[in-house]
This record gives sequence, C-alpha cells and structure tokens, in this order.
Amino acid sequence: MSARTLMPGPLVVASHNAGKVREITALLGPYGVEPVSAGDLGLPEPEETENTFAGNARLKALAAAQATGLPALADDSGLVVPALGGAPGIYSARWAGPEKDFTVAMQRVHDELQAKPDAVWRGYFVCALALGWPDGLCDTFEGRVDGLLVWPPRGTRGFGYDPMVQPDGHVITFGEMEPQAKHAISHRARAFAQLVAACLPR
Ligand SMILES: O=c1nc[nH]c2c1ncn2[C@H]1C[C@H](O)[C@@H](COP(=O)(O)OP(=O)(O)OP(=O)(O)O)O1
Ligand SMILES: [Mg+2]
Repeated sequence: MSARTLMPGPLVVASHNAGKVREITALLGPYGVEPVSAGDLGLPEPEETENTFAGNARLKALAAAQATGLPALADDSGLVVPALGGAPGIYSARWAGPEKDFTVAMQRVHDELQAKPDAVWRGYFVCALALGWPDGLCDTFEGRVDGLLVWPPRGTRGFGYDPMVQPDGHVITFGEMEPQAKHAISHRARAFAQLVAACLPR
C-alpha cells in the first residue's frame, strides 16, 4: 500500500517535547512544509493508551489532525533495554516522572542494570513516526539505533536518555554529539528517511 503524499503547506508537529520538536523541525527543513507545534496551537497532550510505539504515534497524530483539520506528524519513541525485559520502552517518558527529570530516569536504568550482575549494558532507541490526516488515514514508519549504555552519563546536548547512550561505531554519546551528527544516524532520522521516501513528492 502506498502512503498519502504530503504537499507543501502547514504541518502540525504533534509533540509536547521541545527536544523532539526541535529535531523534527530540523529534519523537515528541506521539504517546504511549515511546521507548527502542538504546544504553540494549545493542543492537549493525549493519554498514551496503546502498547506499541506505532500505536501511540498514531493516536497522537490522529488526535492532532482531527483537532486542527491539518495533517499532523507525531513521534512516539523510547529506549529499549533487552536486559531489563525491554524497559523502559513505551514508558520511557513516564520513567522521568511528572517533573520530566531524565536524571531520575537514567539513574533508574543504571540501578536496575546494576542489580543484575550479568546484564549486558546495551540498548536501542526506537522512533515511530505517524503522519495522520483529518479523515482518519494514517501512515507509520519506524527507525532504530543501537548502542552501549554508559555510566556516568556524558554530555549536555540532545534530550532524554541521550547522555547515557553511545551509538555503535562512535566514541561519544548522543549527549555529546552535534545535532547534525545525531541527525545522520538517529532512530528519528531513520524513521524520517522512510517517511520522506513514502510521503514527500519527488
Ligand atoms: O532521541 C532521543 N534521545 C533521548 N531520549 C529519547 C529520544 N527519543 C525518545 N527518547 C526518550 C525520552 C522521551 O521523553 C521518551 C519518549 O516518550 P514519548 O511519549 O514518545 O514522548 P514525550 O512524552 O516526551 O512527548 P510527546 O508524547 O508529546 O511527543 O523517550
Ligand atoms: Mg508522550
């Protein structure tokens, strides 16, 4: 099945996470769409009731598209740690608590790994992007990047769990990387490349 083409014009970035909005806006830069964030539009933050990244991305994209009458791009993402049974996974934002404190969330990943003597300190970021339309159509795309989990966390760039994830093939964490370097390899960039191939006019 082919995806619906996104034409130049306004596009809602259906996220309330400033780090994501910044990255998605940068990735959209060359494509002639005009990103406007859910926060700027005063849209509510929907409850993420699905149990997959793609399901939650779809729920957020369709809520924003239906509220605005515009196409909407949502991102649901997180850190998956196989040694922790896949946690925090879709609960990655929730592990940071109501204050959205990722020092706390990273500390919890550390403590739970430390409690398992044989645990492999590896994980991967997943990003599901959903492009939803006011009529209910929605296309989803997924990307992943694997890496080493390091302690202590390093770097002040990026957001979320970036300071404790050192992508394979690199000697610095995502928290230490220039934004363009992250965009060259990240889970979000990989999902975005698929969206570009499927939905942007050539
Ligand atoms: O590139 C990333 N670098 C570091 N950490 C990341 C990244 N990508 C996702 N993450 C972590 C933190 C984020 O808070 C959570 C996503 O949770 P998620 O529900 O998809 O996003 P959110 O609640 O922060 O914003 P919103 O739902 O409004 O888009 O996973
Ligand atoms: Mg969320």
